[in-house]
Amino acid sequence: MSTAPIAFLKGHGTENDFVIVPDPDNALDLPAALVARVCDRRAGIGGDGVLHVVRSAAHPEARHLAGEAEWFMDYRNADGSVAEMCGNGVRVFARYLEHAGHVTAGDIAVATRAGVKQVHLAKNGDVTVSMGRAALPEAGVTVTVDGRSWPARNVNMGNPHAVAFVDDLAHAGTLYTEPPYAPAAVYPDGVNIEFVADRGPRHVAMRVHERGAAETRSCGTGACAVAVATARRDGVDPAETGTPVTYTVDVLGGTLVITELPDGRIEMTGPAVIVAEGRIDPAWLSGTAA
Ligand SMILES: N[C@@H](CCC[C@H](N)C(=O)O)C(=O)O
Repeated sequence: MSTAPIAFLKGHGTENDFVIVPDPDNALDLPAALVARVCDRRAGIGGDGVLHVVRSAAHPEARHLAGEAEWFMDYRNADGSVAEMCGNGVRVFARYLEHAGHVTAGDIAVATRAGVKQVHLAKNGDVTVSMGRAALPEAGVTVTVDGRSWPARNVNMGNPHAVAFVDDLAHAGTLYTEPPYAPAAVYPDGVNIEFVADRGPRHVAMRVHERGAAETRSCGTGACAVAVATARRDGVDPAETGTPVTYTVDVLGGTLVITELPDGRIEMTGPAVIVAEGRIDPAWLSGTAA
């Protein structure tokens, strides 16, 4: 483990918060245990995950994308596990690139494990990301909390989601631990679980238990999965009508606006903020701090 100080920033998108670690040349060793310590809200900096900022050309998982996107979002969950994609993360990642002077406001391509995402930094502070298309595998699961069970729609946004419609978001319980679901084999790599309640026409609210992070105050890929699952539940499919459909998704930390286009591509818009920057104490990093 490195004992040199590590520069970091803190940012969030609708209160899905991240520790941003700039490392253009991919020189840092970031084992899962260190990521988990950094994300610890009491003994570390605290965050739902780490945005490791690396030039695509310098990362073995992104080298092949370097011609399309200069920067790679190496996303880690709070428990140190690797995730394919983070919708709020990629918006905060783009905000960081602007903050650091690597890009100017406008359109930016960001490489992720789920492919290259196009991000637009608007002058009003909103950040829109083109998330690609949702996959809707047939196989779903049943999710159970405190004796209540719901069928959950399987939606893949580059990462896996199970979307359950509930009458009351309180029925999701504390979400301190992952709600049991069955059959487990539907999600061999784990899953993010969203609970959704109606708020009005094309307007829902959700809570989420994130794989690798427990309950978070927002999940961008989750909000997209929820918008698509809700549209299909409502009998709406832009591919059939030729008309884009927009859902407003309230999360605990704010609101995200999700539009599905007739070609299936999904766009998500919301805020993305840089909050602070600093350096991680080398003594803490080396484990010698009291
Ligand atoms: N909060 C993110 C999703 C982060 C990854 C997720 N926990 C997973 O393991 O798939 C988002 O905004 O999409």
